Amino acid sequence: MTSNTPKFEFISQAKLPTRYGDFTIHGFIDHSNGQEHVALSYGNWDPIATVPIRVHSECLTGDALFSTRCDCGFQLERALENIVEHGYGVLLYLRQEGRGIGLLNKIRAYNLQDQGYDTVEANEHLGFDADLRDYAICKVMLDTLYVSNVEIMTNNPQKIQALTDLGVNIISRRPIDHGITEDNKVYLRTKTTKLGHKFNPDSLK
Ligand SMILES: Nc1nc2c(ncn2[C@@H]2O[C@H](COP(=O)(O)OP(=O)(O)OP(=O)(O)O)[C@@H](O)[C@H]2O)c(=O)[nH]1
Repeated sequence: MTSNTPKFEFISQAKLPTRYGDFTIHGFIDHSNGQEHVALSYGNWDPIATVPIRVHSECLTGDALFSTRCDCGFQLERALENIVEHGYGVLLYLRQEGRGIGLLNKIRAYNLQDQGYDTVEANEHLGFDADLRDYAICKVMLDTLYVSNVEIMTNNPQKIQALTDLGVNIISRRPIDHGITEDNKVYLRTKTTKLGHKFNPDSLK
């Protein structure tokens, strides 16, 4: 990386037909760490329109391996459904697995959770903060896709704050409390009490 190389760079795009609809996949790189991220766009919009977006952090276990320990896979599916139903929208899929600690550390954290730690205590026991994610590339991705105003699908106020601090114009929030299972209720309760996530308490009883 030379001093002239931008930190974040758009690399290429291609059609991506999915079970939910025909998306386009846009590939980006973070030159500071070599990390590769993608955006999926659906439909067309006016640059001043409010575009529904989901900013989703990688969860191999939930997104690809059908885990019910978390709500990630359910949210990913619901976000794609919502976007297609709306007629246009964007999914930013960030490769920051395990809230930024990586896959193997997430498995270590799961091992601790199997022994009774909660999701925050497990991270801390391993020497990490509860949430190490960095959303900086999102602004570049949205600018590249001509998205200036967003309706964000999330339950996480910290994500909203981080994106706002980056200059993303968040017009509204759409809750995405989908995928509550007996296997993930304790995890989601901890996210509510310790990480500030917004869930209807009745849904987590
Ligand atoms: N360290 C750790 N990471 C986890 C655990 N369970 C899920 N994750 C990760 O948590 C992240 C969840 O990301 P998101 O679904 O984008 O966001 P969120 O912070 O839950 O907020 P929402 O937008 O409301 O879904 C993913 O990177 C998962 O891999 C866990 O027990 N420990």
